[in-house]
Amino acid sequence: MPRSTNILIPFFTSYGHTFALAEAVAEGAGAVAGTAVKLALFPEVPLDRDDIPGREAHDAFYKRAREKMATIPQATLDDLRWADGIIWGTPTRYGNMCVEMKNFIDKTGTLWFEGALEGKVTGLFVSSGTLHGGQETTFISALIPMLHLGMIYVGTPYSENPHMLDATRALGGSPYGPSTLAVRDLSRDVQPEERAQARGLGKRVAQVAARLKGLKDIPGDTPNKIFDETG
Ligand SMILES: Cc1cc2nc3c(=O)[nH]c(=O)nc-3n(C[C@H](O)[C@H](O)[C@H](O)COP(=O)(O)O)c2cc1C
Repeated sequence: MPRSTNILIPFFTSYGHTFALAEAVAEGAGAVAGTAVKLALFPEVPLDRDDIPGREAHDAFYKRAREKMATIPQATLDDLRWADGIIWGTPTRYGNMCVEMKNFIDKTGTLWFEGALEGKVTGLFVSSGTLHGGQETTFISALIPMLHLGMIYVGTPYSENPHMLDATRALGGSPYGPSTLAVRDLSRDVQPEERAQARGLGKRVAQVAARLKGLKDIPGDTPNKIFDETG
C-alpha cells in the first residue's frame, strides 16, 4: 500500500488569527485523499514585552488561543523530516516573520547539510495587524530560507481567489499565499474569502507534494551532497 503524503503545518500565533488560518490550511490539505496532516506550534520565545496600550485585552486573546490549542504539540525537527510538504504560518512582526519561526528555522543546520528538505513542497500563510503593515514583505522574506533549504514554493493563484482582484475591501490574500488582518484591537475574524484561500493552499500543497514525493531520490547527473567535493 502506498505511503500517505505527509503535510506539516508548523505555525506560531499570539492571539489566534494565524491559528484560525492554520486550521483552514489543515482542512484543505486533509481533503486530499491519502494525506496525513499535522499541526505543530513553534516553541514560544520568551520576550520582555513592553506594556502596550490595550495589554489586558491582548492577554485575553492570548489566553483563549492557548486554550483552543491545548492539544497541539510543539514542532520538532523530526516533523520536518516526516513531511512531504510544509506550510508555515506566522504573524507579521515589523514586516517580517516572528522570532519563533526564525528561531525554529535557524535550528535546521543539520537538515540543510544533509539536503533533507530539498525537493519538499512548501507554502506560507500570514496574519498582520493592518492591510499595509507588511504582509507581502513577510511572505517574501520568509520565502528566502525556504529556497536556501531547497524547497519548492507553492503560492495561491488568482483563478482560485477572485477576491484578490477586489480592491474595494480590506481583505488578506495575495499570489504569495493566504493572509488575514487582526486589526489594532484584534477583533477582526478571519473572513470567508481568506479562509477559502487558506484551504486552497492546503489542498494545492498536498496535491503537488503527492506528485513530487521522492523527487530528491530520483537519480540525476549531480550528486545530492553539498560538501562532497568542497569539503
Ligand atoms: C512586536 C510586534 C510587531 C508587529 N509588527 C507588525 C507589522 O509590522 N505590521 C502589522 O501589520 N502588524 C504588526 N504587528 C501585529 C501582528 O501582526 C498581529 O498582532 C498579528 O497578526 C495577530 O496574529 P495572531 O493572532 O496570530 O497572533 C506586530 C505585533 C507585534 C507584537
